[in-house]
Amino acid sequence: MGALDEGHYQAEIGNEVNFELGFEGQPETVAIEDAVRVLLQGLGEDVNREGIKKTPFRVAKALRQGTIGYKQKVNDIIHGALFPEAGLEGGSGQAGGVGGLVIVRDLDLFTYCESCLLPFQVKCHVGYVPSGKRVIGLSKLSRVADVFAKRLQSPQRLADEVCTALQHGIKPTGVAVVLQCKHITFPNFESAFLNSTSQGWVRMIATSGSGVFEDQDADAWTDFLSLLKFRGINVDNAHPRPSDQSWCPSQSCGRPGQANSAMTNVVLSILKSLGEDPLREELVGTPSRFLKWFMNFRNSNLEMKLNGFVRSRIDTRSLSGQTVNLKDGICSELNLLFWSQCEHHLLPFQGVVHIGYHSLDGVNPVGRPLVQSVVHFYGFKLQVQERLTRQIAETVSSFLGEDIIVVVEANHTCMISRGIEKFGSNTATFAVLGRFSTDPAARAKFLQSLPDSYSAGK
Ligand SMILES: Nc1nc2c(ncn2[C@@H]2O[C@H](COP(=O)(O)OP(=O)(O)OP(=O)(O)O)[C@@H](O)[C@H]2O)c(=O)[nH]1
Ligand SMILES: [Zn+2]
Repeated sequence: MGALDEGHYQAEIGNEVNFELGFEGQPETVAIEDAVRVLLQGLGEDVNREGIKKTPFRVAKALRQGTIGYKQKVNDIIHGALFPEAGLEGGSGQAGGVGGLVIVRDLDLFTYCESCLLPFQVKCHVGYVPSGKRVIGLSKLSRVADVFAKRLQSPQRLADEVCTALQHGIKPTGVAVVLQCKHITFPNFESAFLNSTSQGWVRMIATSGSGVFEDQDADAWTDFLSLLKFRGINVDNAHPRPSDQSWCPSQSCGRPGQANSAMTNVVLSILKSLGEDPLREELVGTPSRFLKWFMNFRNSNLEMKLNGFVRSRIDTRSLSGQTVNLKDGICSELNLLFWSQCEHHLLPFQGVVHIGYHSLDGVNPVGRPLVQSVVHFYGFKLQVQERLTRQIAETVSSFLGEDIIVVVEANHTCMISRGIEKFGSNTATFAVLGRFSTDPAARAKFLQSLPDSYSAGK
């Protein structure tokens, strides 16, 4: 640190900021900002609250960046990036030799789900067999995939659009696309209480092929899938061609979210501002599905939400994780699941909470379900992770005693799907009260007991 003066950091940060200013003040951005204010008010939020004052602009910018593909043309990318490469047999045949398959693996993409407007994560693998001694710059395969990822999508539609665009642009012997997709699960507030074992992700593999890959049993597919498999990419479920029907968890999530019609209208207006046709068949139910998710994060008080919880019939066997007696008077509740919504970008962050407390008899005096309900209560709000951590610590201290340690581990979609795009990153926050703030050995004992990986994050 010492070698770099303050001016150095300011210069670096300044450059970053300038890069982002493009969308400000544009009519589409302003329209989305207005819409987001209506949505925030629908949650019972004060739109002038410090933490969310800038949220309308951040959300508008994120949505417009995330759907910039509507304004991009594949021809502009491919044009000028094709170059001749002779094959074997004295220059004839496919570039690279007989078969000539070229694959780019593990392209990380993020796309907005056309069914619910939450981003989903994609590992994209693209291959093609060149013909006419024509090959394409490798980076262009990724750029073309990104044009279609930066639109509202379903996995199959995305795979088909990338495949068709590359087939038309390169005119090769064939194109194959495999997408491994991962979508956050979609609990509503009540179902999360009732079943806390829901996994963090829904997964799906989508494939698309043209030319020699059109037939899914063709040898070309065998070669392609083998080249994925031997690098540890598991595509066993890639055949037969899957359907998108039940992929998005919003399709099967029960109860509507009690949004008002003004909220539905502004979500429709957002779709239009992004350049979509809200009457497109796949988008017709999207506003209500999005609001089903969104209304989980209504600002309500603890008693209201906890009453709902206490009245529900909870199957305690379904509560994941465990209560552990760590001895020396320390107990822990590990892997309490939570879902939350980042108040800066209105994007999900989810993960697990671990709580340590003092208990001479090694027993949780109120039971794990109540602790889980507190975690859900503070999760289902517009949040930042630090506040979530502190609020959980303060609240559980009223019934688990004054010695409390809380660790929250989460994946922030806003860090992954947009902006800095740190795929695979995750965040841990930490709060301590009472003895845990003064006793490093007690903290260490608890921290050493944490599971190696958290179930919701994998
Ligand atoms: N401390 C904290 N920051 C968060 C949390 N969730 C999101 N953020 C951050 O909130 C910040 C908002 O920064 P801004 O500069 O106003 O918005 P932005 O231009 O969209 O930021 P980038 O994400 O850097 O593109 C970002 O740095 C986010 O990573 C959280 O739970 N805790
Ligand atoms: Zn979805």
